[in-house]
Amino acid sequence: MPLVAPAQRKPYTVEEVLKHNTAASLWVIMNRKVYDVTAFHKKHPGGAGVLLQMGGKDATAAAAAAHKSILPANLMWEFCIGYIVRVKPDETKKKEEPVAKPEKEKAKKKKGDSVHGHKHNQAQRKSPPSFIEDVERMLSRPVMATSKSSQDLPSGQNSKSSIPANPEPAVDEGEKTDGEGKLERTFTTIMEEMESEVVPLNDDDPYPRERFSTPSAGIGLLCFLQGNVCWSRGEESLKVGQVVN
Ligand code: HEM
Repeated sequence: MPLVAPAQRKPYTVEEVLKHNTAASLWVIMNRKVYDVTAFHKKHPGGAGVLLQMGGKDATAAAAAAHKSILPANLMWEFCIGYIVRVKPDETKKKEEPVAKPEKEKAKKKKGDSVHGHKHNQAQRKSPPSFIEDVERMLSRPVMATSKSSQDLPSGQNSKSSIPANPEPAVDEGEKTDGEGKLERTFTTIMEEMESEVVPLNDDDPYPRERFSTPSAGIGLLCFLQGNVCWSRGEESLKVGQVVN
């Protein structure tokens, strides 16, 4: 059983996490998610010490370098209690976003306001797959109604050009659906949307934005590999930067 159900995961700032750096309350950050390893650290196969050492800090690179099997990654979600935000959304913002805007768009659609005259399937909007909700929480903005994905573009066209730097919860331009009427959203399309969201955790973030700049390689996965930041696409892995301390 997970300690905290995905829907109950909370936003934390780096400063808040930093306070949990003892055996009595031990949290670590990995890939912008917050893990409570208080109960686990004494049972950690890699030793309690490594987790205590990383207490309250970003252990993304250390964990990626240490873990050679997929077992840790499969266990980690059990300890995930939240995700990193730079600034905690205040109460007013919480009420208005991210629900308010898409609701307005939905209302428009009901009146037949769609830009391309596509009829939108309301049922899809009401029950997005839970992993999309996870991504939305992580990004603190809706991703359900962003601009077209590369799958909608003619081949050869760079998908990045269709993604604004700070995409607004946009007017839906008629997503593709599969035969069963479900949204065709794949890991790839979500990675595309997240690509523009790779930002430093805070002002003295050790991994400045330019080090993450995506080569024209297109879709891939940003990962840490032996001290290097790599842009991985299937078999290929391109070094795009270095982890600095
Ligand atoms: C919730 C967080 C974590 C979980 C669930 C976890 C889980 C595990 C597991 C299951 C192993 C055994 C791996 C295997 O048998 O293949 C392991 C090994 C290890 N872990 Fe973690 N780990 C976590 C966080 C970390 C972090 C943050 C670090 C680094 C600071 C770390 C460093 C290590 C090391 C050094 C080993 C030993 C690797 C070896 O002997 O080859 N772990 N961890």
